[in-house]
Amino acid sequence: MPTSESELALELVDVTAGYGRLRVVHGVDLQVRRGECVALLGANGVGKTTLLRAVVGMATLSRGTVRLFGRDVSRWSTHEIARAGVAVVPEGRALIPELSVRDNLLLGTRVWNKRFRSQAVDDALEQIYQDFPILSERRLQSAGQMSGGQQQMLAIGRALVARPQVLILDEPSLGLAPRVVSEVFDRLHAVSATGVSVLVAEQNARAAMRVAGRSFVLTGGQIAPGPEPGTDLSDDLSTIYLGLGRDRPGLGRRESLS
Ligand SMILES: Nc1ncnc2c1ncn2[C@@H]1O[C@H](COP(=O)(O)OP(=O)(O)OP(=O)(O)O)[C@@H](O)[C@H]1O
Repeated sequence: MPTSESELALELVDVTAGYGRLRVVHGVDLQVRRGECVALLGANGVGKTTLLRAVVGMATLSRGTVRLFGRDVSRWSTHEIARAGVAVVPEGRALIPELSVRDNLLLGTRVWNKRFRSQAVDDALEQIYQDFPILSERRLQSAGQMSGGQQQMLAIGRALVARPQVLILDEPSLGLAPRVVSEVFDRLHAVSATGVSVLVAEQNARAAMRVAGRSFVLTGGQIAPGPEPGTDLSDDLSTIYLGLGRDRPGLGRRESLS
């Protein structure tokens, strides 16, 4: 059934994007509905990050349109897009390790107008502490002292504190043990259940497809519909095509969030 415009949170139409004259992704069509979790799959270096950057005005958009709730935001600045309700959890998290958990969370509130500060900020922080008990427990601890999984939760919390309508994440599983990856994706599932639209770029297709309602695959800079939820991703073709076959536990295989 065709999706009506009012159901779409984010829509990319024929997007070609890259850096200066370099075009990395070509003619991409992609939609994320309200409250939907969509996975953007693809192997290392195919352009997932570039496509996400194009959405938030951080890559050169040489053709096509990006719409947010029906509005054309293709020429908007990154700051304007953030103010319009899009939050990003970048690859590598971009936390400030010397700052406390609370101060890292406060950075997420900076998209708000000054007049919304104080009480609204306190309420938003309280909400994050309720949703992420580990951040509440460690609110005064410096971010750099936490495990990788806890840091990923902090990066997600910092994005959510601004109460976005669209949450974009780049490789949230990177460097995490499989059990911690599951906890991170369970959290994303809970976020989308509150009505936030989630677009998550992942090489770990198996983890992403556990919670995504729909997926797209980038190969050679072009996009195609990804596997249906529930698809068996264990065969050789999907292993090669989606960059599977590596759980990439990276640092701290035994780490946990608590
Ligand atoms: N700032 C940049 N300037 C020029 N080229 C870039 C820049 N960032 C990335 N690229 C190039 O764009 C291509 C796609 O990179 P991109 O980071 O978007 O891929 P990816 O799918 O996100 O991969 P990864 O999973 O490794 O992050 C690569 O060839 C990369 O070298």
